Amino acid sequence: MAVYTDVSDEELAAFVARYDIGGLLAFKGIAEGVENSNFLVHTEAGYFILTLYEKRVDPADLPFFLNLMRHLAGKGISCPTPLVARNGEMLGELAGRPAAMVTFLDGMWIRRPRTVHCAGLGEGLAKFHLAGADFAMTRANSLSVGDWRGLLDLSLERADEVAPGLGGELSHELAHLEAVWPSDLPSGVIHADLFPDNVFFLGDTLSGFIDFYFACTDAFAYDVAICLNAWCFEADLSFNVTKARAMLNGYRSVRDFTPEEFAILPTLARGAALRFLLTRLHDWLNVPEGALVTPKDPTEYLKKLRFHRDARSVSAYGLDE
Ligand SMILES: Nc1ncnc2c1ncn2[C@@H]1O[C@H](COP(=O)(O)OP(=O)(O)O)[C@@H](O)[C@H]1O
Ligand SMILES: N[C@@H](CCOP(=O)(O)O)C(=O)O
Repeated sequence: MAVYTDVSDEELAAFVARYDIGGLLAFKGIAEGVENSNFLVHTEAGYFILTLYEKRVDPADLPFFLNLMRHLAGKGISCPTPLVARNGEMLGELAGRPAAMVTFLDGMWIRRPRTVHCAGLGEGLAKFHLAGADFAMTRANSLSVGDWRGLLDLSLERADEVAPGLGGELSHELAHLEAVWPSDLPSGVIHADLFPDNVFFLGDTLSGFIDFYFACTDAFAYDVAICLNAWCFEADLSFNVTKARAMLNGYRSVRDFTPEEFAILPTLARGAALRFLLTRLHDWLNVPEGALVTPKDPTEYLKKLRFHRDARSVSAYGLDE
């Protein structure tokens, strides 16, 4: 579910009246998503998405996310564009929450991505990275290597409830990654959560990106490493090297990797797996009472992490060294 906050008809009509989008015709909550409350809003001007930002989003970060979407859309990247209200603001308040209205993006997310989708994703991601190059704002990644220890500490005592020996394995893994994590790779705006549910396709063609609420300034290759994790493993958690090769070659057709990015890819993929493992582990051990949220399985990312740990070079991902 992803409607944490109820909105009355009257409140919503008053919110919609702040924009030049005609009167409110209908609205309904959207069940998908986990972070924020989302509503599909139908007005005389068409369909829009209303998002109420819930507690995991820092309101101070919202100008970065909203301006980024406007910047990327202006550069031809297909993504939701925040509407500007008559008072000149993109951000408002509704039902006690910061709230914004964005344009509706056509397309569907692909439940079982195939090689063609991975290739399209790689190409689209590289275009995204290039389009962000002259975006003036920055936001440090709040879930990067320096944040993982604090996150692990929150779960360490109970980690072995999830898998025997998990606490020890993660401590060992983190110490290694802290020692070798690079700080000088080509960087800029990255999406940082480009899982299949955040990428829309029309048929087999990528139609756009959504959910920019982890976007930040970090290494481009780390964004690619997140996608290797999220897109290139099969349901049985075997790694599909054909999909990885297609994704990486799609990316390189637009922006090539530097030799340093190439060499460090297994480490970045290992770190990306640990990052999602840690947030999932925390959420798994701390499901709020009565919550309708289904926590995501952390052990999926343990298996992925072990794959990357055994990868010696980019050849594990289908490319020549
Ligand atoms: N701009 C948009 N256009 C169309 N559908 C959207 C848009 N934004 C969100 N959605 C719908 O809302 C769902 C949840 O959005 P998402 O941003 O992933 O939420 P969360 O941040 O809570 O994970 C998406 O899966 C999609 O169905
Ligand atoms: N992609 C993350 C969870 C964040 O969920 P989203 O719906 O906001 O993309 C994970 O799979 O752990």
